[in-house]
Amino acid sequence: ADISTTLAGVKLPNLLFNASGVCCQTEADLKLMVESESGSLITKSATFEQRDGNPSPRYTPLPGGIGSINSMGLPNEGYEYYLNYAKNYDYSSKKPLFISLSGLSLADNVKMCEAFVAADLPCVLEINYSCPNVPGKPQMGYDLEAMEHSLSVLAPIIKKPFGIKLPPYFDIAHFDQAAAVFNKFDNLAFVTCINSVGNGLAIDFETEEALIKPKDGFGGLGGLMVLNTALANVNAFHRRLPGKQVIGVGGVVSGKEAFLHVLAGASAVQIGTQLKEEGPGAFARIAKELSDIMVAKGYKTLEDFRGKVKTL
Ligand SMILES: CC(C)(C)CCc1c(C(=O)O)[nH]c(=O)[nH]c1=O
Repeated sequence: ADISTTLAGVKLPNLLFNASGVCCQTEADLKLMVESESGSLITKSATFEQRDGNPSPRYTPLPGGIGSINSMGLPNEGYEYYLNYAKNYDYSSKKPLFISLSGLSLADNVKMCEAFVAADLPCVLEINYSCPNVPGKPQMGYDLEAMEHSLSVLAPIIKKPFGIKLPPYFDIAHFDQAAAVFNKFDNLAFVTCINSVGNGLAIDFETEEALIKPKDGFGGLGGLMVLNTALANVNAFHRRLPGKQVIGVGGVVSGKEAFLHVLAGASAVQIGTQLKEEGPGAFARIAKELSDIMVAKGYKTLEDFRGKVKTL
């Protein structure tokens, strides 16, 4: 079956790629993504300066394949590294390149966006709004006024279609309020739902210790356990953002969850925890599983069922 898709006007040979943060910090990581069966790739969220990130252990899978917890602390090579990578990328490769930016301030996001716009490259920007706001305030994704202000500055600078990475929302009023903001920006072409479910806590029963070191063990939750929250966020924004697209991420461990994300409304699907645990071979496996599911159900393309979840 045909699992290709178009995102922000760019053709992806298949709908699967990595979630920003996984298998994408260094050129060696990105080379594995280019060589994999993914349809695209996205870089680790970049800050203006290089960052080491938090002390380890800062990521761990959770027992029983239910998911993962991480508090990486935005380790990345600094935005110029990814700008250079984007300048040298082979855009004839048919595998489009996405760039994630996560400035620690609006000023940093402005400088990074201006640099990418000046370079005039075919790559697509995804601004990470799970990035921190001023200390003491909630993350940008949960501060609608700050997010609207940020978008009102960045959207005109970027000019081309771009996307934003969003934390999960859990209240219908928040879906409504967030969508009202996003619908104000014509070149905001897609939203990527969801980032990890914030500030979970994993504790080892035997040792009675937190599993990760940073933040007293508090970290973002990913993997199968967040699938249903991810599907809700994908569908809520699919319903509320006419003319825009949604990238689905959260809980994709097989073709089945990828199918459900598309049914919920996703135009593309990112994989995080499963990619971290299985490696880039996950893309070929999940692509085949999804294609087989589509054949079994009589669907030829993703458009045949995208967003067509049935309500009772
Ligand atoms: C959580 C932040 C460090 C503010 C942003 C980077 C990030 C991280 C990270 O680098 O810790 N982990 C996630 O699961 N999602 C993210 O967006």
